[in-house]
Amino acid sequence: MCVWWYKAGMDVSGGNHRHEAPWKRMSKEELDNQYSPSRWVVRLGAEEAMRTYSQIGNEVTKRARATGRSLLNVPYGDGDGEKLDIYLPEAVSEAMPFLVFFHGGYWQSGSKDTSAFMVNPLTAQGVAVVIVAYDIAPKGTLDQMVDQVTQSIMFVQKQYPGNQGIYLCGHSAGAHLAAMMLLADWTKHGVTPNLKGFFLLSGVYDLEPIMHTSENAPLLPALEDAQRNSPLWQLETAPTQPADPACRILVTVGQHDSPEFHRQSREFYQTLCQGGWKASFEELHDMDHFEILWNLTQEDYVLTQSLFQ
Ligand SMILES: N[C@@H](CC(=O)c1ccccc1NC=O)C(=O)O
Repeated sequence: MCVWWYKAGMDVSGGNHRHEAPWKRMSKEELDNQYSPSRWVVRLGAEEAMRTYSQIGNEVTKRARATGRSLLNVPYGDGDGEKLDIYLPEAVSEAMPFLVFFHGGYWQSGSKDTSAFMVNPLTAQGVAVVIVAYDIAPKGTLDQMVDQVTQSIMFVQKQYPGNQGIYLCGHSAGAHLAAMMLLADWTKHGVTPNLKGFFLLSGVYDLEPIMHTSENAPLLPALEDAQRNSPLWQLETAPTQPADPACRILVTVGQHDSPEFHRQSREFYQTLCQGGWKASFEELHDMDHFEILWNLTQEDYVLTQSLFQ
């Protein structure tokens, strides 16, 4: 199975503009605004957008569980919250590709039980989809969440050693957690997952500005915590190499996402290219932060079609 990357990487000659750090000139109110994705939704009010997000998440998860074969609440670790759901395609084989999804919610909300967005369209294409639960704050710290995500991927590799590739997908805060896996030292864990691709949807890759927003500050008590958990900062300071040179990374952002979300995605994409990763960047036309996921519930959406071909 090959993955079709429908757009070649954009020009990276502009380099990285991180030193300008536009967020440093923003007031607290402006930062709060930039990092509140629901305020940038164009077709719904902020509250209605969040209600719709829960409602669609609930419906699609119920539908996914009622439609095909699934293994629910499979433990990938000893902790209560360390569970994942596996949704299988009709033709189960040793060599299925796996898409492992990490939900968003600013590391403080969201659940695997309302996040089976892309399950039905992908299982219909022969892809097994895994939706991972992790301990959101205040129960979990960012370091713990990153560790849990690492464990969940190792679990999939150990359970399905003949897999045809593990593709990580994350939305928003979940894209951050997926991107942190670019920094993982798998040799330390004794299992190297067969990572073939990353689909990063409207993510946050530099956590430093988040420290200065009211909603998210408690997550990051110190600059050190923000930097340790910032894939953008880490890759700029100590570039890593892909274990598999064929591993591809798709960085996407919605056209209606805030300027800070656009900046984060673009800078992350540029840093990946400079580090030798095979990355692509896509601004999704007329999409807001949440519609990206809603569209992935549709088989005929161009992004759904293009992930696995
Ligand atoms: N309070 C946030 C909620 C939010 O950011 C969010 C909600 C659901 C899924 C992803 C989200 N953002 C990043 O993880 C907002 O204003 O949009």
